[in-house]
Amino acid sequence: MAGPAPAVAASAAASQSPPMQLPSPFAELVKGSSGLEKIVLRGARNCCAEIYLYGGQVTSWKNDNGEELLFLSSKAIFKPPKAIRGGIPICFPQFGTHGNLEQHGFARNRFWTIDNNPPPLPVNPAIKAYVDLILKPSEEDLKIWPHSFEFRLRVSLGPSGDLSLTSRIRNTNTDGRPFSYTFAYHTYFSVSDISEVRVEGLETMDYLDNLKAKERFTEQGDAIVFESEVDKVYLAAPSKIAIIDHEKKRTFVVTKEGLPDAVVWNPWDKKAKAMQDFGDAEYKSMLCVEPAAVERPITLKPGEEWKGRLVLSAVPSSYCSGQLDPSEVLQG
Ligand SMILES: O=P(O)(O)OC[C@H]1O[C@@H](O)[C@H](O)[C@@H](O)[C@@H]1O
Repeated sequence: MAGPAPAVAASAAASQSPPMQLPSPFAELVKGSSGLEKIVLRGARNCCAEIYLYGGQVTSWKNDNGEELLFLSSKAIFKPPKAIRGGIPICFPQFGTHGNLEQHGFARNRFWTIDNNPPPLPVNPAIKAYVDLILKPSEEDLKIWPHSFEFRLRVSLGPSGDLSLTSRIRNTNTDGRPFSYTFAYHTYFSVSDISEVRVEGLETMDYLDNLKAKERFTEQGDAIVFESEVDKVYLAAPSKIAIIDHEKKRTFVVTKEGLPDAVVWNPWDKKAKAMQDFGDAEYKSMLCVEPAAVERPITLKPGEEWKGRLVLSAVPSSYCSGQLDPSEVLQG
């Protein structure tokens, strides 16, 4: 385990606002790209993760060997109001174009703050590196989405390097009104070569195809492979999904709770070229698999709280075609 980092970061102390305390000695607040503040979590061995206060967005997750496991575009723009291209943007209170708000909602381009006194969460005592963030709507936000909420996000690194994100969203409306939202952890995985990647766990699932006016289809055949642009919302997807990177001999296991759906997205070459903050060839080295609640919005009455959790682990896979036992990866 890395040595304790200072609880109060110099960058915060230097500013006019009160210094932000970090309760975990394995978390440190530092300046990141374009001077935006980020929290660095240091786990066992060389595992670490980085989270920007801008967007409450994880932008890096590294394993024991210091290898980056998430994709972050070399052209990512760290300048509000642009959302950071890569890592794990949080889509709230709207996923995609499923509503009248801007694409993927506004949580990904707001400044979150450190939450020093979150309501208790059942915790694994072995988890030492974590941070709690909070987002509340500003006056401006209330004009575009007239609901009062508290969105608490805990990001933690487990003893074996697993990355977990727990979101708690509470309706704090005082006028008695419920609200509804859609949500996604828009997770960008780093892969060696998209044409060598398979996704297991989504076979035979129904999906909405964003490339075909959100029409509903049923996935056929074997594991999912990639040969062209993909933008699908798998409905009622299983709680574990495996992303098998043949070339890297690495399998990501995505575990989700409270999030029925899973979006799979790769822009492929034409869309890649059209995105200002994405390299032309970067579609080859990324894949988004996004635990989500899209088809059925979540509704909260005042005082009610929803919880949605994502746990990512990266395990070595000695995969070669046909020899992987999906039950081992998905249930193990
Ligand atoms: O460019 P953005 O707003 O970050 O969105 C990227 C993609 O995000 C995916 O989740 C959507 O399904 C796609 O339709 C969208 O293109």
